[in-house]
Amino acid sequence: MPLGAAGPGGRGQLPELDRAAEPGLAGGGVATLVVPTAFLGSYVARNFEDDILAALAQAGAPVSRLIFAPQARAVAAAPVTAAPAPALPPEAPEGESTRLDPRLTFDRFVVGKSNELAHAAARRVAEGHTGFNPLFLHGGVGLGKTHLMQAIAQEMRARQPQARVLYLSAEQFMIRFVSALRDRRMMDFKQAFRAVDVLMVDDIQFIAGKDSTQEEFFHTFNALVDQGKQIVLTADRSPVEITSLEERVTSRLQSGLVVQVNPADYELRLGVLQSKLASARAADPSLKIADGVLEFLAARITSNLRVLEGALTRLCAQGNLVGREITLDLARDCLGDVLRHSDRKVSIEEIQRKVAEHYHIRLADLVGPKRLRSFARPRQVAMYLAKTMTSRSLPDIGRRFGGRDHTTVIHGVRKIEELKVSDAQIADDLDLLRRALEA
Ligand SMILES: Nc1ncnc2c1ncn2[C@@H]1O[C@H](COP(=O)(O)OP(=O)(O)OP(=O)(O)O)[C@@H](O)[C@H]1O
Repeated sequence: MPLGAAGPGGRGQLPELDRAAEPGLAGGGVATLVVPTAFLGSYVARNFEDDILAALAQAGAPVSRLIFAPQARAVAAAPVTAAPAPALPPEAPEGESTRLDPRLTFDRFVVGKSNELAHAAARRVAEGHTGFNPLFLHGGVGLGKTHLMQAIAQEMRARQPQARVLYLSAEQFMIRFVSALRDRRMMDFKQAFRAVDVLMVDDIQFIAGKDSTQEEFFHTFNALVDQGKQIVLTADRSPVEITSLEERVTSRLQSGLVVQVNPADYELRLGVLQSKLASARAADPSLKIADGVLEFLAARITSNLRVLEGALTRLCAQGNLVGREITLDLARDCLGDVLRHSDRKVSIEEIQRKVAEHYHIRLADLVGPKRLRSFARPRQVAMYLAKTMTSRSLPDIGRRFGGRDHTTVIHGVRKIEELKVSDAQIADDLDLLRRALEA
């Protein structure tokens, strides 16, 4: 059913509806959808009711209300007079391709050290290079694996419009498989999956411990690879780290190219923000953001590009609402919760230790009273990092630097802000220190 809606991951995916939930028109504008479990029913109702109603309306079925009935109950409760459920045609797997997010393309993917290998491999596969089969991308949450996978799919579809490129999550694979089993349509299922030219399965770790799904995936995988069809997989861990996978499955997953997407460094985070801001500005040219805000976000939100992107979206919405420039203060107010959450990473003590090490001075001199330039400048650098990488207040920072007053901290921070544009050495030092602290 080609419905477009945000799925559980917010990426335009739908749960399987083909056989798992067939609409039966019961008259009076009410349709009963038979679902395998009450849980699935309420999930579909919560997330996709509007889309289903819209699709039914489009198909000429005047339905104003949906009832989600778990299978056993639906059979028992079905009114004798109810019209029989019209059999939906089994969904061709290619139907899933309509669910690609048009924003997740190579054009919009910012390349940095942490993802350049994964990006290069993805490009090669998208260009038709057959040496990496399967291509297995793995890495932490929100680092761009799905983006890369969907970019491959979109590029392949643009290059070879006739190719059947199927993108789905491992969960969707399982739901389809279970539905096919239940409805005794395994032949359809097998045929449909074996007819694709490219199979892309996101979050494959999901099938770990699900023995029958794993078994079926293994057969699908082998059949496709034997026919020379491309497979692309993503997971939050490498194949060997996914426990509860059968040995033969693990080994097949590793038989192509396994590439890690690493946590984004500061430059990449900043690059992603700049790219997202450019898109936001294209939609709203009046958007004004003060210097230093993107740098602040990139320095402070380090774990996950999705969270970083969400923070910028929130800020832009806020800026738009209040109709004024987005300043650092506004960012701090508006993103307090996100910033506090990502704060745990770097402490002032760590900053002091790293800065002392970097400038080869003793920690006692860094925080002590001596005003010698060789101590004062590193001290200001450390204060600047404390200000931009933690959410500590100025008085708090002052206290941790030998009980100094907050005005001394302000002076130090301003000094470094000036120097980082005029003094390349300071800019390099800051860069190195930031990386070391985030590592
Ligand atoms: N290099 C990048 N350039 C531009 N945007 C990126 C990049 N990496 C990630 N993003 C954006 O960050 C968000 C999260 O990325 P994505 O969903 O691909 O992460 P993921 O690694 O698949 O995460 P998960 O493990 O949770 O599925 C998306 O909006 C994506 O567009």
